[in-house]
Amino acid sequence: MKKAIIKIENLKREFTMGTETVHALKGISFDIKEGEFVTIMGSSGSGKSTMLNILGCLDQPTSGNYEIDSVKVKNLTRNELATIRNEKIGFIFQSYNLLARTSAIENVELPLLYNSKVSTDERRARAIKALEMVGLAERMHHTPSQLSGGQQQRVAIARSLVNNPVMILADEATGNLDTRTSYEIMSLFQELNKQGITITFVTHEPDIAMFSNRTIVLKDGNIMKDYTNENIQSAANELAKLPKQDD
Ligand SMILES: Nc1ncnc2c1ncn2[C@@H]1O[C@H](COP(=O)(O)OP(=O)(O)OP(=O)(O)O)[C@@H](O)[C@H]1O
Repeated sequence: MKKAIIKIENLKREFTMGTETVHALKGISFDIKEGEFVTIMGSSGSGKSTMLNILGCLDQPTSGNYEIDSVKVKNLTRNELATIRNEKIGFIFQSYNLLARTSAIENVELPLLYNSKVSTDERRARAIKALEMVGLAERMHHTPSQLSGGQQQRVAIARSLVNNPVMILADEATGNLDTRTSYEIMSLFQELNKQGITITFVTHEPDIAMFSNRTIVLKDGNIMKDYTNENIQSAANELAKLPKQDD
Protein backbone atom coordinates (compact mmCIF):
# COMPACT_ATOMS: atom_id res chain seq x y z
CA MET A 1 0.00 0.00 0.00
CA LYS A 2 1.30 3.44 -0.96
CA LYS A 3 1.48 6.07 1.71
CA ALA A 4 -1.26 8.74 1.83
CA ILE A 5 0.43 12.12 1.24
CA ILE A 6 -2.84 13.98 1.78
CA LYS A 7 -5.60 13.00 4.21
CA ILE A 8 -8.76 15.05 4.27
CA GLU A 9 -11.64 14.20 6.57
CA ASN A 10 -15.04 15.87 6.73
CA LEU A 11 -13.52 19.19 5.74
CA LYS A 12 -15.75 22.24 5.84
CA ARG A 13 -15.02 25.86 4.96
CA GLU A 14 -17.59 28.53 5.63
CA PHE A 15 -17.35 32.24 4.89
CA THR A 16 -19.43 34.77 6.78
CA MET A 17 -20.75 37.63 4.69
CA GLY A 18 -22.69 39.98 6.96
CA THR A 19 -25.56 37.89 8.26
CA GLU A 20 -25.14 35.20 5.62
CA THR A 21 -22.93 32.10 5.75
CA VAL A 22 -21.51 30.72 2.50
CA HIS A 23 -20.80 26.97 2.71
CA ALA A 24 -17.93 26.74 0.22
CA LEU A 25 -16.92 23.18 1.23
CA LYS A 26 -19.58 21.08 2.92
CA GLY A 27 -17.79 18.12 4.51
CA ILE A 28 -15.30 16.68 2.05
CA SER A 29 -13.20 13.55 2.60
CA PHE A 30 -10.49 12.04 0.39
CA ASP A 31 -6.89 10.81 0.46
CA ILE A 32 -4.17 11.35 -2.14
CA LYS A 33 -1.56 8.60 -2.22
CA GLU A 34 2.10 8.88 -3.11
CA GLY A 35 2.57 8.76 -6.89
CA GLU A 36 -0.96 9.75 -7.85
CA PHE A 37 -1.73 12.37 -10.50
CA VAL A 38 -5.08 13.83 -9.49
CA THR A 39 -7.13 16.50 -11.24
CA ILE A 40 -9.61 18.43 -9.10
CA MET A 41 -12.32 19.81 -11.35
CA GLY A 42 -15.59 21.65 -11.10
CA SER A 43 -17.44 24.58 -12.57
CA SER A 44 -17.19 28.14 -11.31
CA GLY A 45 -18.18 28.42 -7.66
CA SER A 46 -17.90 24.67 -6.97
CA GLY A 47 -15.18 25.20 -4.33
CA LYS A 48 -11.95 24.52 -6.26
CA SER A 49 -10.08 27.65 -5.16
CA THR A 50 -11.21 27.13 -1.57
CA MET A 51 -9.92 23.54 -1.74
CA LEU A 52 -6.65 24.64 -3.37
CA ASN A 53 -6.03 27.26 -0.69
CA ILE A 54 -6.52 24.68 2.05
CA LEU A 55 -4.41 22.03 0.27
CA GLY A 56 -1.67 24.65 -0.16
CA CYS A 57 -1.82 25.64 3.54
CA LEU A 58 -2.78 29.17 2.54
CA ASP A 59 -6.09 28.92 4.40
CA GLN A 60 -7.47 26.84 7.27
CA PRO A 61 -10.73 24.87 7.23
CA THR A 62 -13.61 25.89 9.50
CA SER A 63 -13.78 22.28 10.72
CA GLY A 64 -12.54 18.81 9.80
CA ASN A 65 -9.02 17.50 9.43
CA TYR A 66 -6.25 18.08 6.94
CA GLU A 67 -2.96 16.18 7.07
CA ILE A 68 -0.05 16.54 4.66
CA ASP A 69 2.82 14.06 4.87
CA SER A 70 1.59 13.00 8.33
CA VAL A 71 1.56 16.59 9.67
CA LYS A 72 -1.77 17.75 11.10
CA VAL A 73 -2.29 21.25 9.75
CA LYS A 74 -4.93 22.28 12.28
CA ASN A 75 -3.67 24.68 14.98
CA LEU A 76 -0.38 25.44 13.23
CA THR A 77 0.81 29.05 13.46
CA ARG A 78 1.28 31.21 10.37
CA ASN A 79 5.03 30.63 10.51
CA GLU A 80 4.62 26.88 10.82
CA LEU A 81 2.23 26.91 7.85
CA ALA A 82 4.79 28.88 5.82
CA THR A 83 7.43 26.26 6.63
CA ILE A 84 5.11 23.42 5.59
CA ARG A 85 4.36 25.24 2.33
CA ASN A 86 8.03 25.74 1.57
CA GLU A 87 9.18 22.24 2.51
CA LYS A 88 6.32 20.05 1.37
CA ILE A 89 4.53 21.71 -1.55
CA GLY A 90 5.70 22.80 -4.99
CA PHE A 91 3.32 25.46 -6.30
CA ILE A 92 2.65 26.10 -9.98
CA PHE A 93 0.39 28.97 -11.05
CA GLN A 94 -1.42 29.98 -14.22
CA SER A 95 0.68 33.15 -14.51
CA TYR A 96 4.06 31.46 -13.71
CA ASN A 97 4.86 34.00 -10.94
CA LEU A 98 8.53 34.31 -11.88
CA LEU A 99 10.63 37.29 -10.83
CA ALA A 100 11.22 39.49 -13.88
CA ARG A 101 14.81 40.64 -14.58
CA THR A 102 15.99 37.56 -12.67
CA SER A 103 17.55 34.65 -14.54
CA ALA A 104 15.86 31.25 -14.82
CA ILE A 105 18.42 29.65 -12.52
CA GLU A 106 18.01 32.33 -9.84
CA ASN A 107 14.23 31.93 -10.01
CA VAL A 108 14.64 28.18 -9.48
CA GLU A 109 17.04 28.71 -6.57
CA LEU A 110 14.59 30.97 -4.71
CA PRO A 111 12.79 28.33 -2.56
CA LEU A 112 16.20 27.15 -1.31
CA LEU A 113 17.23 30.61 -0.09
CA TYR A 114 15.01 30.10 2.97
CA ASN A 115 16.77 26.85 3.77
CA SER A 116 19.95 27.66 5.71
CA LYS A 117 21.09 24.02 5.54
CA VAL A 118 21.68 24.24 1.79
CA SER A 119 25.05 25.75 0.77
CA THR A 120 25.43 28.11 -2.21
CA ASP A 121 27.10 25.38 -4.27
CA GLU A 122 24.43 22.82 -3.48
CA ARG A 123 21.72 25.38 -4.25
CA ARG A 124 23.17 25.96 -7.70
CA ALA A 125 23.63 22.22 -8.34
CA ARG A 126 20.05 21.44 -7.34
CA ALA A 127 18.68 24.28 -9.50
CA ILE A 128 20.63 23.02 -12.52
CA LYS A 129 19.31 19.49 -11.93
CA ALA A 130 15.71 20.80 -11.71
CA LEU A 131 16.17 22.79 -14.95
CA GLU A 132 17.56 19.64 -16.60
CA MET A 133 14.45 17.72 -15.47
CA VAL A 134 12.25 20.21 -17.36
CA GLY A 135 14.57 20.29 -20.41
CA LEU A 136 15.68 23.89 -19.98
CA ALA A 137 19.26 23.72 -18.69
CA GLU A 138 20.63 25.55 -21.74
CA ARG A 139 18.40 28.56 -21.01
CA MET A 140 19.41 28.98 -17.38
CA HIS A 141 20.79 32.49 -17.81
CA HIS A 142 17.75 33.82 -19.69
CA THR A 143 15.30 36.14 -17.91
CA PRO A 144 11.53 35.47 -18.14
CA SER A 145 11.04 38.11 -20.89
CA GLN A 146 13.55 36.18 -23.05
CA LEU A 147 11.51 32.96 -22.71
CA SER A 148 8.23 31.82 -24.26
CA GLY A 149 5.16 31.20 -22.06
CA GLY A 150 5.77 27.45 -22.15
CA GLN A 151 9.43 27.90 -21.22
CA GLN A 152 8.48 30.24 -18.36
CA GLN A 153 6.10 27.57 -17.08
CA ARG A 154 8.95 25.03 -17.27
CA VAL A 155 11.08 27.34 -15.11
CA ALA A 156 8.18 27.53 -12.65
CA ILE A 157 7.94 23.71 -12.66
CA ALA A 158 11.71 23.47 -12.01
CA ARG A 159 11.29 25.93 -9.13
CA SER A 160 8.47 23.78 -7.72
CA LEU A 161 10.73 20.68 -7.81
CA VAL A 162 13.91 22.11 -6.33
CA ASN A 163 12.91 21.53 -2.70
CA ASN A 164 11.92 17.89 -3.35
CA PRO A 165 8.32 18.54 -2.26
CA VAL A 166 5.96 15.69 -1.34
CA MET A 167 3.41 17.04 -3.82
CA ILE A 168 3.16 19.47 -6.71
CA LEU A 169 0.05 21.64 -6.49
CA ALA A 170 -0.87 23.22 -9.81
CA ASP A 171 -3.49 25.95 -10.21
CA GLU A 172 -4.80 26.14 -13.81
CA ALA A 173 -1.17 25.64 -14.86
CA THR A 174 -1.98 25.53 -18.58
CA GLY A 175 -4.59 28.31 -18.47
CA ASN A 176 -2.38 30.87 -20.25
CA LEU A 177 -0.99 28.50 -22.87
CA ASP A 178 -2.08 27.58 -26.41
CA THR A 179 -3.13 23.98 -27.16
CA ARG A 180 0.29 22.82 -28.38
CA THR A 181 2.16 24.30 -25.40
CA SER A 182 -0.48 22.96 -22.99
CA TYR A 183 0.12 19.44 -24.31
CA GLU A 184 3.89 19.94 -23.95
CA ILE A 185 3.44 20.98 -20.32
CA MET A 186 0.98 18.11 -19.63
CA SER A 187 3.49 15.73 -21.20
CA LEU A 188 6.14 17.05 -18.80
CA PHE A 189 3.75 16.55 -15.86
CA GLN A 190 3.16 12.96 -17.05
CA GLU A 191 6.92 12.33 -17.24
CA LEU A 192 7.47 13.75 -13.75
CA ASN A 193 4.59 11.63 -12.44
CA LYS A 194 6.19 8.52 -14.00
CA GLN A 195 9.30 9.37 -11.99
CA GLY A 196 7.14 9.13 -8.86
CA ILE A 197 6.18 12.77 -8.26
CA THR A 198 2.71 13.22 -6.78
CA ILE A 199 0.68 15.87 -8.62
CA THR A 200 -2.59 17.60 -7.78
CA PHE A 201 -3.85 19.75 -10.61
CA VAL A 202 -6.81 22.07 -10.00
CA THR A 203 -8.59 23.13 -13.17
CA HIS A 204 -11.95 23.96 -14.71
CA GLU A 205 -10.84 22.50 -18.07
CA PRO A 206 -12.31 18.99 -18.55
CA ASP A 207 -9.66 18.12 -21.21
CA ILE A 208 -6.91 18.09 -18.60
CA ALA A 209 -8.53 15.19 -16.72
CA MET A 210 -7.79 12.68 -19.50
CA PHE A 211 -4.07 12.98 -18.74
CA SER A 212 -4.37 12.22 -15.02
CA ASN A 213 -4.85 8.94 -13.11
CA ARG A 214 -7.77 10.14 -11.08
CA THR A 215 -10.35 12.92 -11.12
CA ILE A 216 -12.27 14.47 -8.25
CA VAL A 217 -15.22 16.56 -9.39
CA LEU A 218 -16.59 19.17 -7.01
CA LYS A 219 -20.09 20.58 -7.19
CA ASP A 220 -21.58 23.12 -4.79
CA GLY A 221 -18.97 22.32 -2.14
CA ASN A 222 -19.41 18.53 -2.30
CA ILE A 223 -17.60 15.76 -4.15
CA MET A 224 -19.85 14.82 -7.05
CA LYS A 225 -17.50 12.17 -8.50
CA ASP A 226 -14.16 10.65 -7.55
CA TYR A 227 -12.98 8.18 -10.18
CA THR A 228 -9.88 6.41 -11.45
CA ASN A 229 -9.12 7.06 -15.10
CA GLU A 230 -9.00 3.67 -16.87
CA ASN A 231 -8.03 5.25 -20.17
CA ILE A 232 -5.23 7.73 -19.52
CA GLN A 233 -4.22 9.58 -22.68
CA SER A 234 -0.60 10.37 -23.47
CA ALA A 235 -0.12 14.14 -23.85
CA ALA A 236 2.90 13.42 -26.09
CA ASN A 237 0.63 11.41 -28.44
CA GLU A 238 -1.98 14.18 -28.49
CA LEU A 239 0.82 16.62 -29.31
CA ALA A 240 1.97 14.44 -32.22
CA LYS A 241 -1.59 14.44 -33.64
CA LEU A 242 -1.69 18.25 -33.94
CA PRO A 243 -1.06 19.71 -37.40
CA LYS A 244 2.60 20.64 -37.95
CA GLN A 245 3.40 24.31 -37.34
CA ASP A 246 5.02 26.39 -40.10
CA ASP A 247 8.60 27.32 -39.29
N1 LIG B 1 -13.43 34.85 0.80
C1 LIG B 1 -14.70 34.52 0.51
N2 LIG B 1 -15.74 35.13 1.10
C2 LIG B 1 -17.00 34.77 0.82
N3 LIG B 1 -17.36 33.78 -0.02
C3 LIG B 1 -16.38 33.14 -0.64
C4 LIG B 1 -14.99 33.45 -0.42
N4 LIG B 1 -14.24 32.61 -1.17
C5 LIG B 1 -15.10 31.82 -1.84
N5 LIG B 1 -16.38 32.12 -1.52
C6 LIG B 1 -17.59 31.44 -2.03
O1 LIG B 1 -17.41 30.05 -1.93
C7 LIG B 1 -17.92 29.36 -3.05
C8 LIG B 1 -16.82 28.57 -3.71
O2 LIG B 1 -15.87 29.47 -4.30
P1 LIG B 1 -14.51 29.04 -5.00
O3 LIG B 1 -13.77 30.31 -5.34
O4 LIG B 1 -13.81 28.06 -4.15
O5 LIG B 1 -15.03 28.35 -6.34
P2 LIG B 1 -14.22 27.91 -7.65
O6 LIG B 1 -14.70 26.57 -8.00
O7 LIG B 1 -12.77 28.10 -7.44
O8 LIG B 1 -14.71 28.96 -8.73
P3 LIG B 1 -13.87 29.62 -9.96
O9 LIG B 1 -13.60 28.51 -10.94
O10 LIG B 1 -14.84 30.64 -10.50
O11 LIG B 1 -12.64 30.24 -9.37
C9 LIG B 1 -18.53 30.44 -3.93
O12 LIG B 1 -19.91 30.50 -3.66
C10 LIG B 1 -17.83 31.71 -3.50
O13 LIG B 1 -18.64 32.84 -3.73
